[in-house]
Amino acid sequence: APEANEALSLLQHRGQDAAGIVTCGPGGRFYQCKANGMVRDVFTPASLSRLLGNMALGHTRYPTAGSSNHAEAQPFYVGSPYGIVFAHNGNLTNTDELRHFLDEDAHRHINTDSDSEVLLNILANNLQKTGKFRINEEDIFTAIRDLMKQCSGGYACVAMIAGFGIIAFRDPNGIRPLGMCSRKAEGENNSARAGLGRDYCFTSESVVCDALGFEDFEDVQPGEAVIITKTAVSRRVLAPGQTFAPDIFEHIYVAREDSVIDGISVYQARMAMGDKLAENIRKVLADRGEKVDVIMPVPDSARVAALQVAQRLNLPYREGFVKNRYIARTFIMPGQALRRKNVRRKLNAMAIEFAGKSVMLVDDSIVRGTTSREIVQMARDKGATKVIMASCAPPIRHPNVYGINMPTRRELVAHGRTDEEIAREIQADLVIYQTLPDLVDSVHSLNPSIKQFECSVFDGKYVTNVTEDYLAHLESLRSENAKSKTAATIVNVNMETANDPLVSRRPSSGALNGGSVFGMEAANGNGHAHKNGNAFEGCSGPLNGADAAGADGGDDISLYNSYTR
Ligand SMILES: O=P(O)(O)OC[C@H]1O[C@H](OP(=O)(O)OP(=O)(O)O)[C@H](O)[C@@H]1O
Ligand SMILES: NC(=O)CC[C@H](N)C(=O)O
Ligand SMILES: [Mg+2]
Repeated sequence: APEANEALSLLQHRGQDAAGIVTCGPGGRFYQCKANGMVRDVFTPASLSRLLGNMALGHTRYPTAGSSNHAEAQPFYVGSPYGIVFAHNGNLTNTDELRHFLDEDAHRHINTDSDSEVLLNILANNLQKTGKFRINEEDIFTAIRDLMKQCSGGYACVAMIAGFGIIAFRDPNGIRPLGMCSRKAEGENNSARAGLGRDYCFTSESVVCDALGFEDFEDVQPGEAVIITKTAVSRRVLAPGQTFAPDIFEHIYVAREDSVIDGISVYQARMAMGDKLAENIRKVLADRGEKVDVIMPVPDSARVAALQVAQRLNLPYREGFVKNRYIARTFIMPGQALRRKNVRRKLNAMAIEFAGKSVMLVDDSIVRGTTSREIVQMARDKGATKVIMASCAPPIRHPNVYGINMPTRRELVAHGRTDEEIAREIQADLVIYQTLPDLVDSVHSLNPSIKQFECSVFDGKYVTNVTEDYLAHLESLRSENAKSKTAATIVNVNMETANDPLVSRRPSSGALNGGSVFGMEAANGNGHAHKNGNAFEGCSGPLNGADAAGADGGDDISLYNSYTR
């Protein structure tokens, strides 16, 4: 659990709304701690000491379906069959259909609006169909192969089966990232054990591998499932021949720049985006006879590219906005009012860098325009004579349906607007965008074996079958969700009063939303000592029903899994 906690803190940027860890301890029993809030708020030394066992799963959530309700915090758990814990990064596009199937045919109760709970129940139902007292790897591969036929959308998932092991799989198009790594196990008398002698970790981003002393990082392939038990690592591509189309937005904004995703360094991708954008800026400025005095990044995510723009254009690079290091990402915060307020709390402009200057602000992307609108105004307030906005991403005109919360078209500042209209909307003198071919080239050139990227937010071409009807339905659902948030909170309070053992009782710390990491380590000695103490608010004890068939009492597999964006 302490390492899972550390891994989640490294993936905090992928989800700020809720965090959770479930461990698997002696007797195949699960221990859970999950709640709304940042990783540092949800877990304490006391709560971590109650999470027993050498196998763990973790998640940081940024909601893309349902609401910020704490009942939707991950990982999720089902008692039957075998006891399964599950975490998911991504978003399904046929949730309604699956929900009906689970209700009418599989007779499974889904208790939240989360698509991840639906996905877990599809997996559980497929495993149930084996009818076996004990399952094996073949059964799991069959269940996941079926799941890949049933489920559409983006999903990178990790699951833990009580007493059995850890499973990881990635959707057939590999839309969301997922990698695995391992290290030599350090457990006592390790060589005498029948285990693998290595610890295993699955994670959304390679930064976890680096920071936690793992090695041999490799991506889980699109449509591939990996199963790790005490004695074996089994891998199989279950949905071959589909288009591999990783989401390009990981490289633009979501991932940390020190991560490598699908063989592409996010840092290098952002540098390449800066180089390409600089060339476009040069042309536009020359055509218009405009002059810029200084290039400024919009912290944090645009820094790498902005520095490159400045170097290419031979212009001074200045950090005119100082970022409050205690305020996290604003884009993934829930609610427009909170996002707007936090841009001002997060970024402060220094007059010395703005007064009397024609300033070019470089951001990685302009989505709702919340950030741009505020900072353009801040720059003007500090005396800038001209404010030009440049974006490393092209105009975002279509919703993201695979796990990034770019919801309804009308919320997107570029939807239905020309560049001139966008500039007017954010009150900039001019907006200069990266072109889509340049963006794709920046990333593609770093791994030419990837022939396609998921770019639907720019061109409206979805790699899975997404219909206009679905998008319209999504928009109505998302606006209904926004309206019903207050009601959901009331339901929540009642659930807490009812003392539901599966739902954390810690009140929301009132902030942000989601992402994920997962991992596992094998055969590395004993679990952490169980410290007695007072019940910890926000962490439920052992989950009910964990001693199901399939649990063999083994405790020498340890896995942690944290998740994000
Ligand atoms: O147009 P908008 O809707 O404002 O969204 C785009 C902005 O949001 C993100 O920043 P964020 O503050 O989330 O994170 P960062 O500190 O990593 O840049 C992104 O980097 C842009 O600055
Ligand atoms: N950020 C994510 O990966 C979200 C996972 C899932 N769709 C949820 O809303 O909880
Ligand atoms: Mg930003």
